[in-house]
Amino acid sequence: MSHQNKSIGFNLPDAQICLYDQFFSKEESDRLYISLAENINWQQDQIKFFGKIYDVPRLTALYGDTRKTYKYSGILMQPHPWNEDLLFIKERIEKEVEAEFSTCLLNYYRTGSDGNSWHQDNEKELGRNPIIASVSLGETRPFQLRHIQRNDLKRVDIPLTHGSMLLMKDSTQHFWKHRIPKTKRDIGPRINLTFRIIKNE
Ligand SMILES: O=C(O)CCC(=O)C(=O)O
Ligand SMILES: [Fe+2]
Repeated sequence: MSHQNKSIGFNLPDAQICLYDQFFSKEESDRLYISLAENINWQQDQIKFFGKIYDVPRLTALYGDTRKTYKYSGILMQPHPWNEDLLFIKERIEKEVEAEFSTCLLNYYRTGSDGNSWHQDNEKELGRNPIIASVSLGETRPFQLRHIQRNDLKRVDIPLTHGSMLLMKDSTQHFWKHRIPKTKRDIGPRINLTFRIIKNE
C-alpha cells in the first residue's frame, strides 16, 4: 500500500514553504527522539559577538557526507558520518522530495531558554536557491518568519510539531529570515534536523 503524505502550502510572496504534519508516525517520532538524544554527538558551539565569546543557546551537531565541509557562523565544520537513524529520516524525505541531501545540521533545544535567532540560511556552499528539509521531534516550538524588505507583511508563525517536516526552497532564503524564539514557558526539549545540500567538494 502506498502511503500518501499530506502537506499544507503557505502562500507567501518570494517564498516556497510547505509543511507536512505527522510526516513520521507518533511511534517513529518517539523512537527517533530517544535514539537521537542519546546517540548524536551533541556539542556546545560558541560565537564571537563584538569581541566577546558566548555559548550558542542550544546544542548542535553536523552529520553527512564527510567530504562536504560546511562553514557557518564563521566556523568551518567537519561532519560526522551518517548514522542509521539519520539515513532512515533522509531516505523518507528523499522519497517525498526530489532532492538528495548531503548534510544534516541538528539542533537540540534543551529548554525554553534555548532558541535560534533571526537568520537566513544563505551560506554560499548551499548554492543559489537552497532546498532545506527540516524535521522536528519533541516539544512543539513556533517557527517564525519575516520578510526582510516588506514591512507590510505580517510575521508568520508555524508551529512545528513532533514528527513534522517543513520544506523551504526557491527564493525563501533570499527574502525571509526565520527564528525559533526563546520562551519563559516551562517546556520540554526539542530536536530539529535540517537536511541540506552542500555543493563544494
Ligand atoms: O529549529 C528549527 O526549526 C530551525 C533551525 C534552523 O533554522 C537552522 O538550523 O538553520
Ligand atoms: Fe535556519
